[in-house]
Amino acid sequence: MSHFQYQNDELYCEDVPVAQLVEEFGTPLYVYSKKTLLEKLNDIQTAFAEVEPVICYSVKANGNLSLLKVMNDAGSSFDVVSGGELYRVREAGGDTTRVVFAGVGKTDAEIRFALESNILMFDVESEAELDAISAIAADMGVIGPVALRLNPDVDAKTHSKTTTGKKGNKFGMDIERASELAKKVLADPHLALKGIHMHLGSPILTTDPYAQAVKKAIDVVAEYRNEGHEIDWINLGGGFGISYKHDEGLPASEYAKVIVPGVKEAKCRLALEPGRYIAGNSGILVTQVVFTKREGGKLFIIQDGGMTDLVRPAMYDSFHGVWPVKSTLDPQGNWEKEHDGCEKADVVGPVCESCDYFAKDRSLPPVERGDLLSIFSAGAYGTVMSSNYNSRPRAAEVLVDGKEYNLIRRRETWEEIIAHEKV
Ligand SMILES: Cc1ncc(COP(=O)(O)O)c(C=O)c1O
Ligand SMILES: N[C@@H](CCCC[NH3+])C(=O)O
Repeated sequence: MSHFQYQNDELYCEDVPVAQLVEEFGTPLYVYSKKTLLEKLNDIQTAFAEVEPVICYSVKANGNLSLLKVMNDAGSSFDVVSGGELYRVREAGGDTTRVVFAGVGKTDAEIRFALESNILMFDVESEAELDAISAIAADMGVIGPVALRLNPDVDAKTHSKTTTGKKGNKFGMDIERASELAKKVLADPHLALKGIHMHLGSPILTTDPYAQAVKKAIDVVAEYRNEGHEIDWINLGGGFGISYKHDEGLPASEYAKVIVPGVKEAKCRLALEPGRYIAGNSGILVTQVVFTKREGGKLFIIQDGGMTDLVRPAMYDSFHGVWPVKSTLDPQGNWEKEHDGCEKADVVGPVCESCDYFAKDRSLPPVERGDLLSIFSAGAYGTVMSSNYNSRPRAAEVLVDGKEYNLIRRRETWEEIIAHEKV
């Protein structure tokens, strides 16, 4: 059950009316449900329980310190892609010894920081990176724990801008090259090969890509073990899809069905890096209608949220449900459906770009200046990808827990936007 529900003609997050949060904190406002975050994490933990997985919540999806603390307290580990994200995990009180670190361009400073933080392993994406980790580990007198990130050449049928596991993507390395590097690791006293890593893309709405990847992983693990490696980790990355339109997202148990048997066959430990699955439907973006206008035969709903707050529609043509916070009509999570009394409109923002929109030709009830809108499924890749373009302050964020709520990031100010600049 969603924890964003209409009751008495208005939207609630758990037990708190969203409009009440806006009265206190203004718009644009990100609102997160703690219950949803915990339930989604628990879904994955339960679905994969048989192989006792290490769930590394992907910080890039939403790295707010309070969310990281919620995840850490619930037993989650973390997947990071920069020194900054590792720093966040540490500042949130997270256990850095359970961190996996991916990314094609780790700098020496980031590698050193990760080794000092005693992370679980690096997901190594090139030979040059392997050499850098070895040299820095040698200098520090430690052993660098590494997993080789493979490009399994599996088509996960994601948006072209979010595919990662197909030949020709910048991520990871071909399986053949990784085999050569595995030999190199074996001969290097400053490195220890812990496992293999793959991340196929995001979001993935079928299980088949995982089934294909696991099959390849089993063979690679067998090959490395034959050569004398004591590897015991298969990390299958993130990518589990969610429902943006209605109920297209699969439950974690479906992914588990194709992954768990392979992990057991390989006699490995499983790491996963879910981001969107946990955070995506745990958050909404609340905005306020500034004006409406009719031009060129179209109705435009202009509201105060923009691509600077949520760039996904501009960047990937992503679909997000949009609905008034106060409404006698409850679409029950079916954001595409056309209802009586609705009219097609474009929901756009104030940013000076034509791609600054949240919905196009969307059937919506009548709204007017001052009304609040909820942009659904905005908890992942929302605030983390926000910017100050057009000198727009970043939105505030609130975390709801039952009847309680806390401001977990205050709204930026104009002064803060220019604070690092000099005349
Ligand atoms: C290496 C890696 N792990 C995990 C993730 C998280 O993906 P998702 O949020 O789709 O679970 C990503 C992003 O796509 C990634 O690049
Ligand atoms: N940021 C993307 C997905 C890419 C995730 C990182 N590899 C999104 O909003 O859907």
